[in-house]
Amino acid sequence: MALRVAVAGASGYAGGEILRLLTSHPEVEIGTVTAHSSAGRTLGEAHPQAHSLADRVLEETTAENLSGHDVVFLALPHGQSASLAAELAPDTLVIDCGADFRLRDPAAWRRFYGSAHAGTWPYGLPELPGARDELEGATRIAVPGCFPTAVTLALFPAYTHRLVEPEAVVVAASGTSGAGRALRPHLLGAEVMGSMTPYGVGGGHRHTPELTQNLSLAAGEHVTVSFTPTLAPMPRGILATCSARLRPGTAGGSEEEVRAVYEAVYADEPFVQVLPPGRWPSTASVLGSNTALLQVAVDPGARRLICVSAIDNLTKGTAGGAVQCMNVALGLPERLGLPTDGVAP
Ligand SMILES: NC(=O)C1=CN([C@@H]2O[C@H](COP(=O)(O)OP(=O)(O)OC[C@H]3O[C@@H](n4cnc5c(N)ncnc54)[C@H](OP(=O)(O)O)[C@@H]3O)[C@@H](O)[C@H]2O)C=CC1
Ligand SMILES: CC(=O)N[C@@H](CCC(=O)OP(=O)(O)O)C(=O)O
Repeated sequence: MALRVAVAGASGYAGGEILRLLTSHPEVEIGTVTAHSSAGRTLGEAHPQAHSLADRVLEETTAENLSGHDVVFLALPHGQSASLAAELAPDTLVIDCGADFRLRDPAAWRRFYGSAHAGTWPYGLPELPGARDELEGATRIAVPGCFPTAVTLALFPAYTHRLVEPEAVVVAASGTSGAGRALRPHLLGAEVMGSMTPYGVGGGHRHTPELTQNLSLAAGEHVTVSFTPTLAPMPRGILATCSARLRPGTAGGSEEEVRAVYEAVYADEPFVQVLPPGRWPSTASVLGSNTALLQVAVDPGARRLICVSAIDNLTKGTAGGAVQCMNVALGLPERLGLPTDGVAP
C-alpha cells in the first residue's frame, strides 16, 4: 500500500521541490498540501510547473489537516515547525526542512535565531558517519541547511581522517531561491542580476553554528569556521569553496593522498561524486539533481586542502535530502524518487 504523504509549506520553493520529487516516487501517494497566505488557492497557481497536481487545493497549515498521514514534510519558515510537530502523532514520520531541530547547543540556537530552543532531532545528512543507523526507523528528522549540506560534504572527510587543522574557511555562492519565495527588496531582479553580493560576513550567518557543529563532530575537537555566503544571480545552485590548513603530520599532504581519502569515503555513496582530476564542479551540472559534486586539491604553497562542492540548494540542499532521509528512515531503497542526473543546458 502506498505511503500517504503530506507537505506543509507546499506553496514555497522547498515545498514545490518536494512535490516535484514525490510525484515520481513509486511508493508515495500525495495527501494534504498546505500553505499560509495561499491557502484556498490551487497548486497550479502556486507552482505553474506542477502539472500533475495543478488542481489540488492548498489547505491551512494545521495539525488537524496534516494528521492521518504516514509522512509529513514541513517546509515552513524557521520557528513554525516545533509547535506543529508536537501535535502530530509520535509514529508519523515528520521531516523538517527548517532549522528548528538542527542544533544541539541551545545557546547557539538562541544567539543565531533569537528564540527558545525547541530541541534536537536526528540530523538528516545520511552520508555522515553513523547517520544512517540513527535515521533508520526515526520518526523525527531535521534536514540540514543548504549551505551546511554543501560544506559538510566537502570537509567532513578531511576532519574524520585528520588531514587538516581545526580551522576552516568557506566562501559559498548561492542562487536566490535559497532565500525562499517571500518578497524582499534585495532579491528583486534588478538588484540581483549582473551582481554578486556577500552577506552575513564575519561569523554572522546562522549556518555558522551548524557548520561548526558538523565539522567539530567529525573532527572530535572544536573546529572554527569562517563562513562567507554570497548571493549569485541565478535561481538555483550552491558553489562552496572550502579550505583548511593541512596538518603538519599529514604524510606528504599530496593531492593523491587527499584524493584517495575522498574517493574511499564516497565510493559507495549514491549521491556524492568526487570528480576525476582536472574537472571542476559547477552549479549547472547539478541542476535538479540530488547529486553533490566535489573536487579536491592541495595548494602546496599555502599548505591548504581545498574542496569545491556544488549542489542544487533545492534538491540535495533541501527537498532531495529530505526525500533521501524518508527513504532511509522507512527502509526503502535510498535512490527512490531521486534523480542523480541534472538538467542541461
Ligand atoms: N530555499 C532553500 O534553498 C532552502 C530552504 N530551507 C528551509 O525550508 C523552509 C522553507 O523554505 P522555502 O520554501 O525556501 O520558503 P518559502 O518562503 O518559499 O515558503 C515558505 C512556505 O511556508 C508557508 N508559510 C509562511 N509563513 C507561514 C506561517 N506563519 N505558518 C505556516 N506556514 C507559513 C508559505 O505559505 P504561503 O506562501 O502560502 O504564505 C510557504 O508555503 C525554511 O525553513 C527554509 O529555511 C532549507 C534549505 C534550503
Ligand atoms: C540565498 C539565501 O538567502 N540562502 C539562505 C539559506 C537557505 C537555507 O538553507 O537555509 P535554512 O533552511 O537554514 O534557512 C540564507 O542565507 O539565509
